[in-house]
Amino acid sequence: MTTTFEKTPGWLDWYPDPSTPHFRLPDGAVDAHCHVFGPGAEFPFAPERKYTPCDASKDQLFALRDRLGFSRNVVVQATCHGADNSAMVDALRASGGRARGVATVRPDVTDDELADLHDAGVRGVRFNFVRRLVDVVPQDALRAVVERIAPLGWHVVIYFEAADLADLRDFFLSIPVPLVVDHMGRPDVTKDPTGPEFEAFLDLMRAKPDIWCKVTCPERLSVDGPPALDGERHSYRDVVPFARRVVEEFPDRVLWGTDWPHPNLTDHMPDDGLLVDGIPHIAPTAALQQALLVDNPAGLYWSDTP
Ligand SMILES: O=C(O)/C=C(\CC(=O)C(=O)O)C(=O)O
Repeated sequence: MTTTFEKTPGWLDWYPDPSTPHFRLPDGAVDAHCHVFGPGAEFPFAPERKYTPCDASKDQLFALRDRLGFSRNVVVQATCHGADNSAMVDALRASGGRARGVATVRPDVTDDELADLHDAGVRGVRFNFVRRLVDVVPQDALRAVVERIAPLGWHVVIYFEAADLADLRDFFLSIPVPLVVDHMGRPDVTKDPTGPEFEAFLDLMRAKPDIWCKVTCPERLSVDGPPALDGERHSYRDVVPFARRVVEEFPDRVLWGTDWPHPNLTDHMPDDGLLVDGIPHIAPTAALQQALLVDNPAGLYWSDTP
């Protein structure tokens, strides 16, 4: 059966012809946050989804990887596929070991299903707390998932907004496996990067030595740009001080990714090549870049391979 889906009104498709970055990525660089969507006719979107994206296939993701100069990807399950990880797993299996994944699983996932996910390259699960993306999942159910994945050596990726951190902090600190925070906990970048709100996020990282942070998604967080378009190689300047604080205090616990195909942007779609050109503004030295782009993601996702 061929299934077709109608995109959410106003949906912005990914940027079709990204520039070749001027910044040369170090050998072995990992795009540690990206997604695949469908294609919907092959991997239908989940009935409980809150948005319907354009298709963004594994082949298109791998073409972007090569265009930008990355070696590997971490493919993160997006909410539009719910807990059906087939599109993501298909991408991992097709990658020849060059992609690892983060899945969404329910507490009733079987041991065989977990073993299959691990075999495909999954190394973590994602808990999404962003209200526009998911219905609330009870913390007991999330704890039950953690018990199931802990023996596999997996971690938990958490996605939340800064305003919700105070309520979620104790729960996060009680999770007995490593955590990876998406998009710096989505700070309000109109506030002071040295002020109490972002300090609360840094305090979370200080409180648990195995919390990692993706210094990603400036295009989602920025208020006054300028956007990564039209040759702009120093884009989203209002986000840079936040990312730099994290990179400088926790150089061994940061990851970077494109967030391709950039779901749910409403203002503009960035040129991914220009996003890569933003990296030296948040990680200015070769040593910081090597940690951010190569050593940190390799340790978290490929520690079992030479
Ligand atoms: O790409 C992201 O990380 C961010 C998303 C989408 C998302 O997380 C999901 O659908 O699972 C967002 O803020 O809409």
